Amino acid sequence: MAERLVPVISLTGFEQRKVEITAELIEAAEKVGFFTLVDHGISKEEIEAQFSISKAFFDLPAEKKGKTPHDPKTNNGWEYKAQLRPSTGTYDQKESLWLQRNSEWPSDNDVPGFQDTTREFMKKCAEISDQVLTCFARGLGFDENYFKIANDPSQPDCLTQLRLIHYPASEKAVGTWRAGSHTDIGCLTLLFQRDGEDGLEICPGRESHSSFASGDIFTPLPAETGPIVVNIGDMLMAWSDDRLKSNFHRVRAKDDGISPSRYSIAYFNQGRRDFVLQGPLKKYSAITVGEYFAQSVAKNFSRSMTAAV
Ligand SMILES: O=C(O)CCC(=O)C(=O)O
Ligand SMILES: [Fe+2]
Repeated sequence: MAERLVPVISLTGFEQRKVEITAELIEAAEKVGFFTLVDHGISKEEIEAQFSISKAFFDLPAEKKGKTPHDPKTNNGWEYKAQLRPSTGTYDQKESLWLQRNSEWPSDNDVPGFQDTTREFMKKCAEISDQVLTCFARGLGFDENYFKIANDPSQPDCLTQLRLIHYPASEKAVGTWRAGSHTDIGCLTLLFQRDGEDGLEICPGRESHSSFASGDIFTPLPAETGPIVVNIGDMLMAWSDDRLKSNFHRVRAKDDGISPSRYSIAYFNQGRRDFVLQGPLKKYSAITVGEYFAQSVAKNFSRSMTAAV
């Protein structure tokens, strides 16, 4: 079961417990690639408030959501069932809003409190990410601030994004995917879910940051408000010489009966465009974050639609 597979790691007393937390995080990242953070400093009420803001946005009519349309060049803005997954050859059954610190945001007139609440939420996500990234840097033998600097969201070339996601309720979802199987391209993803809105499934076991073969055993990870599900992305897998695992995951609705709507929120640490990444063992050539991204996107979308992921 996923609860046994995915370690639960507490960040309580972080400064005093850094050595112990580093050991737990590295073990989880090497063995599973997914872990759940508790005592992380964002209260359940703050998480619920951010979900309320997200729901208020998705409840708006399309004309209002479309005031910040998705721009394929920047990958920011609102998209509706527009994400084609190479692994399934179909469009994910969801809508989402991608935000970057300096991208166009929905107006507070349309969603009261959107900007302040969401900016504060992103700030807290960055603080938690910094703690985890500090531990990974230590564990891999880099200076402890290395990944923190490489992912600093206050820098203008930082590609980090927050994504608010809504999977509409569905019935007998046979043959469709809420989110088709994929790995995340960036460094580190923090995922927030809500009680009772299950559907996330994970598939540990990948050997290299560029392999598509993933095995086919997916384990459901029940949704809970509070704990943060964290996974490693391909870029950090490459950056750690494949030590920290970026693994496949997907979101499914039920084949039979009704699946209630699901809301999730993902904070993607995606590095600074001009930062050069290379692992301590130099297993792969040095490459900038921007180039890594461009290559990953091109590789994913050049795959055959029938690829067996
Ligand atoms: O909604 C979820 O739980 C997963 C979302 C996800 O994996 C992604 O957007 O990369
Ligand atoms: Fe993902």
